Amino acid sequence: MTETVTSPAQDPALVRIRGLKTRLGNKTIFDGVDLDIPRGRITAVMGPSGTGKTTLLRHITGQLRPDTGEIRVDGQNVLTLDREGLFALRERIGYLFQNSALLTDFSVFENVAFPLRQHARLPEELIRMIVLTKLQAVGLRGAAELMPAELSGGMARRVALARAIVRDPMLLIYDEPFVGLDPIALNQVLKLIRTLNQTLGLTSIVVAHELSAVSRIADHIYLIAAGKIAAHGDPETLRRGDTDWTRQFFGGEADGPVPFHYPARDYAADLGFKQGSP
Ligand SMILES: Nc1ncnc2c1ncn2[C@@H]1O[C@H](COP(=O)(O)OP(=O)(O)OP(=O)(O)O)[C@@H](O)[C@H]1O
Repeated sequence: MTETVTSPAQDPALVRIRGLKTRLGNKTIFDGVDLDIPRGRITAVMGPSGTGKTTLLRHITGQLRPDTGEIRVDGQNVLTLDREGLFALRERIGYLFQNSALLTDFSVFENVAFPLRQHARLPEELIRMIVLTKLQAVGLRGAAELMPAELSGGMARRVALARAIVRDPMLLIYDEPFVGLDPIALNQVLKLIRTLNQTLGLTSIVVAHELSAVSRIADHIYLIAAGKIAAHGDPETLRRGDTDWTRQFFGGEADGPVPFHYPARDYAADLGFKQGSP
């Protein structure tokens, strides 16, 4: 089979996944998933709990190998990269997790400076300038000397965001960025995700459950369910979707293809009734 080589700059997709198949333990997580993450856009990945959203992120960053399939990030084949190649790729990706994962003994300034100090020997003046610029971008330059314990949940999330962009990544991955935020903090984080994506020319992947929040920022949504892409499109298209999956997931209905009951033995047998007894 001849491989089509596309120069990264020509490819409108920063992340291109084809024929992804993954089994973990005895469970099929992906059963032939094709997915594109367009450059410069915000793409949301949604789906029922345990459907493989975090697993997908781990595939993209090369932390977990699928059984088969192709994963390209900025033209590079993630599955054939060596250790150095993977390291270099991950250097160009920023992450924001729901728990913010700030270092509790470091000030806000030092938390944001941390990735800079870890990876390069930069003059202190330059570090100060970069960190203050990023803190300004998230509205927290004035909080530079505070400790994480002094921050609200929303502020902590914004500090983590400043840290995620401190090395000017090409791709920003948000894993459940809205969990536990009050409405004001949620609006601030949503606005920031949108603004940063535009002003920094980023590409963003957002894994989240909150459809109303996601709809306000995502250009494109992938709904993953039962190992496949159950639906994808812009938020409005998915909202109007008329498949069982879109109806249940976006309508939040209790009944549908996502079963209420975890797979179990026959109920009567479990209760000790003989077959055919009343
Ligand atoms: N190393 C592993 N070995 C076996 N099973 C695993 C492993 N890692 C994850 N799983 C299983 O794979 C499935 C997908 O997990 P994943 O965390 O990707 O789901 P998710 O869609 O992110 O879920 P949630 O929305 O609840 O965070 C789950 O059933 C999980 O238990």
